[in-house]
Amino acid sequence: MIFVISTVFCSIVTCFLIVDFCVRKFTTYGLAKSIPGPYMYPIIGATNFLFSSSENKTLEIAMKFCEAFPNGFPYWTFGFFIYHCYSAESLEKILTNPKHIEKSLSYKFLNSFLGTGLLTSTGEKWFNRRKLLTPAFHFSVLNGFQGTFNDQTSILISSIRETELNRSGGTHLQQLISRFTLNTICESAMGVKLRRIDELDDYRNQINRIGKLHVERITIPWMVNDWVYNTFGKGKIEHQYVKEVHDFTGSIIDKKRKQFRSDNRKKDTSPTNDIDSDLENKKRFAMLDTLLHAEEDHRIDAGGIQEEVDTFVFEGFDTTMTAITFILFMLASHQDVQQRLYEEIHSVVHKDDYNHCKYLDCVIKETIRLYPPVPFIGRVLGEETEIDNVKLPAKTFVHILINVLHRDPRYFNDPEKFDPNRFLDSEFENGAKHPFAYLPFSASHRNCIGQKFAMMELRTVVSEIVRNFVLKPITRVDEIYFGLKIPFSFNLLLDERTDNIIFLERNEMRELNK
Ligand code: HEM
Repeated sequence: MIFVISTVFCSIVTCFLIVDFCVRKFTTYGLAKSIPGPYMYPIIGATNFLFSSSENKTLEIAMKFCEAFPNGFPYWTFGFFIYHCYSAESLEKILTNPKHIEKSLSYKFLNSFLGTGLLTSTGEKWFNRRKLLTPAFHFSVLNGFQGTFNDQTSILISSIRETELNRSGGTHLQQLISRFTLNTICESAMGVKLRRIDELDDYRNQINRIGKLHVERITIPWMVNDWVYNTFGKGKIEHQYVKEVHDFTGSIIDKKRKQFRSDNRKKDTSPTNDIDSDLENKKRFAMLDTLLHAEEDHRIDAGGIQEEVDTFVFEGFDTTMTAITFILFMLASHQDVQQRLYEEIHSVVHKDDYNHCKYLDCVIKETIRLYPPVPFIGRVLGEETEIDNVKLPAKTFVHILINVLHRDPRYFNDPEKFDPNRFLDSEFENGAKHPFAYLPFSASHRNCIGQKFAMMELRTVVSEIVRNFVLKPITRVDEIYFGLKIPFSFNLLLDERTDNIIFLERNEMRELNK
């Protein structure tokens, strides 16, 4: 009996040692172990995240590692090696190198929804799409969107007036703001005219459901595999949601294509049948118009158009929603900043002039420093690269923690303080002590193509809300809850402004000037 037990025991130990040897020799486990970071066991790796009791604990643990390892730390589990980095020097190295433009594994989960559009593609496909889509964000096209921002903001202001003013216990506004941002991006991207704030609620709910499934999937390592996800996970449910979302955008694209072709047939006699002449003829040129022009020249096909429209909506909806809600929360929590902003807006005579308000820009930039709507991005290293004195081989996944970078005392004085003035006083335009220490829209080759669009939208809606309402705090800053699966939530109180400034429309101004 003793012989049998000791043989079984010895076999188990031998098996374990062989597996351990193989893991160390043939996987990145050895590399992960050699870099300062969390303790990693063979096979399962760093258990801290895997067995953390709740999802907010997971974030807490990550933050503790960031404090303990000031430049970056490795994470290894079941053969996956990810290096987390947040020093401006390393990020400059990664982001400016055209060899590191491929996105990391976590973006793969988006493929069922976005295909390989601008956000998720790489190599030549990405390069060609970026070239094709850049004109859709030309300043003359962006100026055309100002009308959409104004119209959708007016609808939002009316809705706030109808349901949100002086609510006992306050309001969190998130639902209204997300309706506003979705309508705005859909009108701009697809050219659909939306007159009611709740018009796209079904579409919005499906996108939110897909987003929740992605977050869930990211936190479970064995769900990375598509077969496992589709067989044992929620893959089938996700496919159903994605199908409904694609049917919706697909039907709009088809309608617009028919309209575009019939308009083109009518114009065929004209020699200037191109984007520039279309821009002159149309007051509002949707991003989809750029894509339909490219389809005519065979530079993109129907599948590609669908990918890019879905990408714009996905990137342009949640990011701006997060930014707006946090800006309003910061203004409610900092009455002095709100008052100074109101005074600046007072000095403006027309809504389009919001784009020249310096302090407004500082408030927006400071909010997305503290609460970046895209808190992390990921890359695959295209070649061996030395980062934080560690040689990382090609194909290493790198996660760039923008939220940690933005609160680093090496780059920002008093980083936890909400201080819009830092952008007025700083040596660099980005308010930091290093050009790569402030990256809300990322930087270099794969920076955000919609950055200017987003800033114009944010300026318009924030100014209009501050012009119409007084924002008062209810939730305290230290009470905001961050979770991976549960969205942030906070309340503020909205009061009608009694000293509201009335803007004149351009034609009214012309009448007065006569
Ligand atoms: C406050 C709002 C926004 C923030 C903070 C933001 C942030 C970012 C960041 C950090 C990236 C880099 C992602 C990565 O490297 O994986 C990015 C990429 C991108 N963004 Fe934005 N974004 C915003 C709004 C928008 C809007 C409104 C649009 C569309 C109209 C848009 C379209 C895109 C696209 C298509 C990419 C991929 C670009 C490429 O890889 O070439 N974004 N954005």
